[in-house]
Amino acid sequence: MSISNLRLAKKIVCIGRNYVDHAKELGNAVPGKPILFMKASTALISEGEPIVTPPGCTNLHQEVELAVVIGKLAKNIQKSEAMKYVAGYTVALDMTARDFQDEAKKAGCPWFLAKSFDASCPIASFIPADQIPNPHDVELFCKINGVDKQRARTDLMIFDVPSIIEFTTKFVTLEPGDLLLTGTPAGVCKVNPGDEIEFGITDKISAKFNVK
Ligand SMILES: CC(=O)CC(=O)C(=O)O
Ligand SMILES: [Mg+2]
Repeated sequence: MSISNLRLAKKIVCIGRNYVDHAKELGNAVPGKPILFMKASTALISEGEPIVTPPGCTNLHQEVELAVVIGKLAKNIQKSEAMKYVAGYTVALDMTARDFQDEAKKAGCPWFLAKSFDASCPIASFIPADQIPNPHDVELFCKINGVDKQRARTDLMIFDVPSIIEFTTKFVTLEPGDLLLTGTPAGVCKVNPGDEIEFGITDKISAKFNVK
């Protein structure tokens, strides 16, 4: 498979609450170990396709995240070896039906519908690993209708990329092309039909999507 064709990802593994300010803005505890969930590959969309509000959702949020693209089969990988399994990066939105998530949290149920609905993972294009020598030294941004909503450096992550790979691959084999979304910084907010969301990694990459 071609690693640079991000639409061929089999799995999208996501980390939740990986930035202290984001955990706090939603009133969540700061986690002691990575919180993992998944999106289906049918969540992926590329520029030109709309973000579609799922039926019944009244509080759709954007979450800009650095995404790691896995380059080779990874199982039980130690932190010290982890970066050898990274083919590159992109930037993604973890679109979240926050009302569905709040309901699921109250009921102690999984976040599946809140996180994995169709078009819930808009992605930009592939950046080879050598163009981002240190993934913890870039700035993520997200603007809605031209107004800055999220802007943060990735050194604020609680769990860095090698720690995430080590933790994840204890439980789940990562395959070439799989995407690891590394969590969102503060600034998530409600988006509405007709909004334009522009997001990216400052001076590296950006993408624009419209909400339907
Ligand atoms: C509260 C969340 O939705 C967790 C999440 O996805 C994150 O990026 O943090
Ligand atoms: Mg997220």
